[in-house]
Formats: sequence, structure tokens, C-alpha cells
Amino acid sequence: MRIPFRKMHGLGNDFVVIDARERAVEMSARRAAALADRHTGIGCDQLILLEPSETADVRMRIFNPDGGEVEACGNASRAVGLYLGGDKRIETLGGIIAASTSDTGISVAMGRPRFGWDEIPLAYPMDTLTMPVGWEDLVEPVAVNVGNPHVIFFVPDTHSVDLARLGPLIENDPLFPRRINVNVATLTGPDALDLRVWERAAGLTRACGTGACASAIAAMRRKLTGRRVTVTLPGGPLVIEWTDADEIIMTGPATTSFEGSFGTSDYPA
Ligand SMILES: N[C@@H](CCC[C@H](N)C(=O)O)C(=O)O
Repeated sequence: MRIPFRKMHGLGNDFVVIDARERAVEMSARRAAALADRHTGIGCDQLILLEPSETADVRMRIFNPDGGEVEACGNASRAVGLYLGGDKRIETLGGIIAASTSDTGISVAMGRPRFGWDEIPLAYPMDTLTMPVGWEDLVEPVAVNVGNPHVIFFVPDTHSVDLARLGPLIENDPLFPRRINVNVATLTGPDALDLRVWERAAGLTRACGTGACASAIAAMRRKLTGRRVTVTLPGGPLVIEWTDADEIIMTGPATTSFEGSFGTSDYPA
């Protein structure tokens, strides 16, 4: 049997999107990891499975390239918004989010940020606005959960950080019982950040939508910026707003690259 898929990306953060709303597709960690493999599979940063939902218009399941299922993916949310069109409520493990398309791009209401040490989660209590921890030159980060867990370091220049080496050390530190996405951010203007992200289980990516949300919220909490910030990633910019209703709104592009199909016997569940 063959399963159709759509290859999409948001600012170069790329996805294999499988629409399983009409016909169920069994997804195991083994199958997700095999499909995501860039050498022997289709290749992607995350695999996205769309299923029927009882609480929203669609259920979006997100698998990292190691096959682990996770709570949130900002760039994939915009890609799914583009694919479905119009205004859609999307159920995720991190909560219900809402995507809408307009001339300026795709906006997603990503939910509320959480700051409690046990909501990140961290292994033990501490201040999440100025964490009393460090890894070499990366010190005193902010921790924010925007559906998934993030830690944000404000640095003088994101490009001078060896994120390929430090990212996995921090991601797998016992301080983070569910591991962590690692962000390094630089303030480049009154409401502008540069950002690079080491994604949990995916490594360095061209862009991370939830990383942009978490870093913008961290900058706002530290009073470095106003409540609407442009975050520029290696793949391009996203606009992040934190509304008075405590909702994070992310706006940016999404693109379809191509459509194809794979054989279930080539990628056993
Ligand atoms: N690329 C994503 C984040 C995907 C999930 C992340 N790797 C995690 O494990 O939490 C985004 O655009 O937000």
C-alpha cells in the first residue's frame, strides 16, 4: 500500500505531512524515524500526522526525527494552517492552537506561555527568569514552556556560540527531565532579536517557531523589548506578539515543496 505525503517547510524547518483524517495511518517511533532519515528516508526535521479530532478541527501529531512524539511545533502549525486553509483549530499534545491565513502570512495563536519550574519542567525549583545555572559562557538563561520546553540564553552574538557542541550538552542535562530546546538570542534593535536554535532531538535547524515564541516571551519578561517582536532566524523572520489576553501570536510564511508517496512495506510500522 502507498501513503501520500506532502513535503512542506516554514523558513527551511521542513516537514513530511501525512493527512490521515480519512484513512488511518499507523505511526510508530520506528516508522517516523525511518521516514525522517535524510539518507535512507524522505528526510525532514519533523514528521506531522493529521488525524480526526473530537475537540478541534484536526489533531496534529508531531514526531521528532528520533521518532519521539512531542507537544508543539510552531513552523509545522503554520504549514498545517496553509494546507488546511481558512481558520482552523488544531489539537496538539501541548493544547489547542488556532491557525488563520491572511495576505501577510499565516498566524497561529499558540496558547499561553508557562513559567513555573515544574511546568517547564525542571528537575528542582528555581527562578525561571534568571536561572542560577550555566554551561561555559552560556549563563543565567530564561526557561519558558510554549507547549514544549525551551531555555533561552541572551548573548552578545548568536554566531559566536558553538551551539553544535553546547546544544546537546544542555539538551541532555539532568536539570531537564524531558530534555529541552536550546535557544541563543541577541537583541539587535528595540523590538528585534536574532536567534539560533538547537532543537531537542533535531539539532540545529534553519528555524524553530516555538523557539521564536519562547525567546520573544523571554525578552519581553526581561523587559528588553515591547510586546511585539521580530525574531530573525537563519531561515528568515517571524513576528511574535504577546497579547493582553496572555496569548502568543506567531506570524510568518509556510511553503509546500512537493507531493509524493511512500510504500508501507519500505517503512514498516
Ligand atoms: N521545529 C519546531 C519544534 C519541533 C519540536 C521540538 N524539536 C521539540 O522537541 O520540542 C518548531 O518550529 O517549533
